[in-house]
Amino acid sequence: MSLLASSRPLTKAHHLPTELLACLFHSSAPTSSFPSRTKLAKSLKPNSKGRGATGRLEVAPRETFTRDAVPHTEAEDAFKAREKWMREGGPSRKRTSERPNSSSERPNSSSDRQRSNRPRPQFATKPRVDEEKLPSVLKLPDPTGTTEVLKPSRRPRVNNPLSEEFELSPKAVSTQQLPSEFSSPPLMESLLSSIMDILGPNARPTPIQALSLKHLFSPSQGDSQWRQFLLASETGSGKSIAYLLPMLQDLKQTELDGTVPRLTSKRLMAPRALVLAPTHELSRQLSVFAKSLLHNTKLRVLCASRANAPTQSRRHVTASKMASDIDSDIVPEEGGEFIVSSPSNAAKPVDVLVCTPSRVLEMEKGRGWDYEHKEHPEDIDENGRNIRPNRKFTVGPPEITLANVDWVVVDEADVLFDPDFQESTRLLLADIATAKGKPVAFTPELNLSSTTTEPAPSIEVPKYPFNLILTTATIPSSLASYLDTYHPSLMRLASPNLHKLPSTLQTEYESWTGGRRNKDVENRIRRVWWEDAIAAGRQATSESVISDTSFEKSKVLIFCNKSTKVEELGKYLTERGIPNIALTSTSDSRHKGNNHHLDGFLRECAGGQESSSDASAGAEKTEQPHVLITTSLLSRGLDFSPSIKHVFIMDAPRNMVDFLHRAGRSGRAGEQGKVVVFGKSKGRGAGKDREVKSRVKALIS
Ligand SMILES: Nc1ncnc2c1ncn2[C@@H]1O[C@H](COP(=O)(O)OP(=O)(O)OP(=O)(O)O)[C@@H](O)[C@H]1O
Repeated sequence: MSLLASSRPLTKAHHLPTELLACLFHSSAPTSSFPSRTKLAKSLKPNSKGRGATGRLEVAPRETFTRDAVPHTEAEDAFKAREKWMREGGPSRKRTSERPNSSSERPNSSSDRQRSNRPRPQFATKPRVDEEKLPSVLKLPDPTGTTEVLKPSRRPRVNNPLSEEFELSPKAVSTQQLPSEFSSPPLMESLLSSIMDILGPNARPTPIQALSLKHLFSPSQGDSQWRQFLLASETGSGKSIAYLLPMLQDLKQTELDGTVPRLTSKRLMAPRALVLAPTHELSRQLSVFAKSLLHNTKLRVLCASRANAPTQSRRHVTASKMASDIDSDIVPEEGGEFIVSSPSNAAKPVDVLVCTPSRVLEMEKGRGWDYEHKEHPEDIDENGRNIRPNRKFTVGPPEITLANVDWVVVDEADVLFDPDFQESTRLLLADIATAKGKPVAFTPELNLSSTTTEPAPSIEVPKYPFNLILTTATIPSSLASYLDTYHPSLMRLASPNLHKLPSTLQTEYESWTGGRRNKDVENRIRRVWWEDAIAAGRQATSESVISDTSFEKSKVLIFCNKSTKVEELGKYLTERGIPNIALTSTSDSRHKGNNHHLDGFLRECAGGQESSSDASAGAEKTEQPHVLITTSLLSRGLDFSPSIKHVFIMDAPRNMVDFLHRAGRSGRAGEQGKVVVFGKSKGRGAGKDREVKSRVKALIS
């Protein structure tokens, strides 16, 4: 079945963009014929037999971040001092950390003894010290489980998807051909100065950014003016800049050349670029970041999130108010509900619209366009009969036209092309093509089961009339199949560390002490703060580490698998005097259309827009909670503040894709970080946790 893009209502989970990740990770088995969505792809090499594949794969060499302008904070000093202290086993004992700290960890088998010439693994970060002899200030306030610093496994069990194509040793890939500075090829002065403001004067492009500078700025060479790229690199490697720079530069250049398409309707917004993200939190952060890049370049960025329920009637929001909000780069509290109230009010041009795919569909087709096709429990009686079969729903007026869209970015492409959600993403892409007068074939149900052999003859590869950029940090085999089949001309740009944890992230395995898991997590938090206190030269006891505000406490991000667990742990920690934010997909605080609920945890953008909260304006500054507990909901794309140096994974991750994204909220952009994976080392269930441990080791670079 193939049909042209139309306003056909979707049949699957298109209606829950804000819950998308929660559904993705907490729902039951996939319903479509895609290959596994959680197994990482084995190869990134284009495999589009018989489909005239022109796509290529290019891998960047390894490089490191340069961040001269990043302010040197006390917390960083404290972190380094703490690490040193732990490495050396505390001031009173040097080098004790190399010793195993329990009999169960000592080499005792004959094979262990044979390996004795090899370098000893560094087992313990908790030093083996005689607690009694230590001055009280250095005593751990509470017992914690055994901590093991994980090292990379010798025989990795995660395939590097790039190894089939490239030898990835640093020597094997030439650094010569890639730009090593943001000024080559020439960036617009205004964009360059923003980059320097944000990253510092000596910042160098990351591998994925160098690839973007090389390929995304060069003019297209084929028949088509439109191109497609995949940007694939590990978490925190700067993909946002890699796609924003070429897109913003092109939008501005088109404007300067006087070739901006005319608005087709005075009433409707007509964005020239769409940035699609899976959650409203990520949309909001991306739009704030894009705006910070545009401080010196006049382009308008708007975030529109469906989760932003208007706090007042939309009729009261006049077009001039909305326009002035757009002009002043302030996203209104109505949460980007930019609906022009009367045809006489001309819509101001918006250059970049950032939101979830289903929100764009709603703005394009009108609010309620898919309403009739949802189940309405209030219409069903106790016998399962629909008591209001003729119920009519009014579809709202369209708010935007897609006719001017020249760029589409699909951020977190593995989520937005996930089997459950790809339909709405593809429908939107097809709608843009239709709006631009170049309709493409749209097949609601995809069957990719035959991708390993010759393609099914019925598959028509869509030729989208706009530039398309897909970004991702993980490529599950489902995405690899989809790309092979539907994007044979996709240029694949990848960093060599793809599917690995950031190299600055230390991975630890913490064994549960017994049955009191919440208590173990509490003790580990206290230990983190106790180490902070020691590093800051303070006396610290179990209780004082919580109440003492004289030193900077690290922030801790905790991931659980279930919302109920998040709430339970949040309640427990509150009772124990540790203020925290427990955030699930259904939390009340989430649906406000802003990121204020994450203030203090999300990275501050230039100008501090992200952290300026209406509530806090003028009010006395209160200390933010230092612990955020959540599910995988917040594991995608969000750029957390560098002061989040600790990520705790409380429940065994369901799969390694999930783990990579959760762990990757720390250790970003070359910053130090630590991910602590909790698990059992003995007793029932220990086998499963050992398996998790060995899988985690395979991801360490
Ligand atoms: N060249 C650079 N040098 C130093 N820092 C950089 C550079 N490029 C980006 N950064 C910083 O790195 C951080 C992470 O960037 P970004 O959020 O774009 O990563 P990402 O690859 O999209 O991560 P994820 O896969 O988790 O979404 C940001 O704070 C950004 O400011």
